[in-house]
Amino acid sequence: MAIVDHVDFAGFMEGVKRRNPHQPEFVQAVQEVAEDIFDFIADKEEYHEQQILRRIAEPDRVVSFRVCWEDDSGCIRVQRGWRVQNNNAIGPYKGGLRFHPNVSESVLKFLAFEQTFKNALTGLPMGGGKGGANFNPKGKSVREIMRFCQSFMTELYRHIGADVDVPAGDIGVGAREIGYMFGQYKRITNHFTGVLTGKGLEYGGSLIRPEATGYGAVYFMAEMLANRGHDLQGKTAVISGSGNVATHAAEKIVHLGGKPVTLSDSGGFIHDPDGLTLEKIEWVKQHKTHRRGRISEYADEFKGSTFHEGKTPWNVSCDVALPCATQNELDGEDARALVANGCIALSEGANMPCNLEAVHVFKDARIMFAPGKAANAGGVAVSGLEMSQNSSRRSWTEGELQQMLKDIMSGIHTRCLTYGERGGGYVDYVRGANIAGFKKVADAMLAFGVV
Ligand SMILES: NC(=O)C1=CN([C@@H]2O[C@H](COP(=O)(O)OP(=O)(O)OC[C@H]3O[C@@H](n4cnc5c(N)ncnc54)[C@H](O)[C@@H]3O)[C@@H](O)[C@H]2O)C=CC1
Ligand SMILES: O=C(O)CCC(=O)C(=O)O
Repeated sequence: MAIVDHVDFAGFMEGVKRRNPHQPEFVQAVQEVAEDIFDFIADKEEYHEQQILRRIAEPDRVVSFRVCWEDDSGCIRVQRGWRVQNNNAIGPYKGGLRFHPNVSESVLKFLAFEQTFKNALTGLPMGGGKGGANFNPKGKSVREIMRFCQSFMTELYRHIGADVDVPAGDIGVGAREIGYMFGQYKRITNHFTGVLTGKGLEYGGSLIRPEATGYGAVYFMAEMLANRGHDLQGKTAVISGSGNVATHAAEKIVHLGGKPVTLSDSGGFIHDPDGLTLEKIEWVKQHKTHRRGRISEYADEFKGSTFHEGKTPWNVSCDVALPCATQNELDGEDARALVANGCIALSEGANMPCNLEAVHVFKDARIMFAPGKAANAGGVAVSGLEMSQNSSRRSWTEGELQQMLKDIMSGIHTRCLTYGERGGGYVDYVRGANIAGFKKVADAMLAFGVV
C-alpha cells in the first residue's frame, strides 16, 4: 500500500518557497498553477500518489554556464548563460532564449515551467524549456552581438538537439540572433538540423513564425469575444511593448477592425487617439528592429500622439487590453483602473505580465481574461510546425500555416472551456488552461512510472 502524501496547498507552496529561496518569479508562476490544480486533483489519488505536481515544479535540469566575449574595445566581458529543461514528458524540450539584463535563474525557471503547460495546450508534442543570459543587447554593435551569440552557442550546443531540446527567440533574441546561433551550431557540429526555430526562410525557417505570437494572442481574444457574442470590430485596444509580440498584435487588431491606441517600451508609452494604422505599425517595426530606436520618437513622427515618460498605458480607457512587454508589468492597481475604464477582455501576449493580485482583480470582476500560457501559445505552436517542416524537408504555404495557427488557437480555446466554464456564461480561462495543460503532461508522466 503506497504512502500518499496529501500535503495541502499551503504546505505545498511552503515547500516550493523553501526549496527555491530568492526566486520570486518562479514561486509566483507555480502558485498560479497550483491554486487550480489542487482543486482539480482533490479526488484523484494517482496524481497525489505519484507526486505529479511536485515533480513538474522541479526542473529536469538547470544548466548554467559562463559566456565570455570580447567587446569592440578589446575588453573581455563575462556573462552567465542558462538553459532550464523543465519537463520532456510529451516531447523534446521547447522554448525561447532571452537576452536581457534582468534574466536570472528564477525568471528562466518560471518561463520554463509556464512553457510546459503552454506547449501541452497547443496539442503538439513539445516539452517545456527556456534559456538565456543576463546580457544587455542595448547599445551593442552588430559585431558584439554576433560574438556574444557565437560564444553562447559554443557552450549551449552540447545540451540541445532536434530531438532533445529546440530553443527559439524571446526578448532580445530575434531573427538576427537566431541566425548567428544557428551558424555557430552548424559550424561546431557539422549538422544541418532543426535545432532552433525562428530561423530565416532561406535556411529552414517557417512562414508566419514572426507574426504568430501576436496574431495568436488576438485570435484568442477574438475567440473569447465570440463566445460572449462580441467581436473586435470598432474596439479600442491598449497594448504594451513595441517588440515582436506587441507590433504583430497591433497589426492583427487592425486587420480585425479594431483600433490599437498605445505601445510602450521601458522608457514609457505612446498614446495615439486616432489609432495606429498598418503604416504606423510598420514604422514602429523598422524603428525598433533596424534603427533600434526608442518608442518616444513615435510622438515626434506622428502628430496628435503623445509620449508619457516612465508610465504604463493601463490608465488609458479601452475595450480590450493586450500586455505584450514583460513579466509583472501590470499590478492590482492597474487592473482596477482597466476594469473601471470599461475593459471587457484581456489577452496576455507576454508571459505572466499580470501579477497575482491583478489576475484576482480580473477574476473577481469576471472580465474575459486569457493567461499567457493559452493566449501567447501561437508562437511556440508555429515553432512546432517549423520543426515538422524541418523533419519532413518541406515548407507549407502561408495560407496553410495561417489556417493551422487559427485552428490551434481555437483548439486551445476549446480546451480551456472544458475545465474553465463556471456557469452563467463566465469562463475562468486561467483554471481551464492550467488544468488542460497539466492533465496532458501528468497523464504522460503516470505512464512512465517513477522517473
Ligand atoms: N517572441 C515570441 O514568439 C514570444 C514571446 N513571448 C513573450 O512576449 C513578451 C515580449 O517578447 P518579444 O516581443 O518577443 O520581445 P522583444 O524583444 O521583441 O520585445 C520586448 C518588448 O518589451 C519591452 N520591454 C522590455 N522590458 C520592459 C519593461 N521593463 N517595461 C516596459 N517594456 C519593456 C521592450 O522595449 C520591447 O518593446 C515576453 O514576455 C516574451 O516572453 C511569449 C510567447 C512567444
Ligand atoms: O517558439 C518557441 O519555441 C519559443 C516561444 C516562447 O519562448 C514562448 O512561448 O514563451
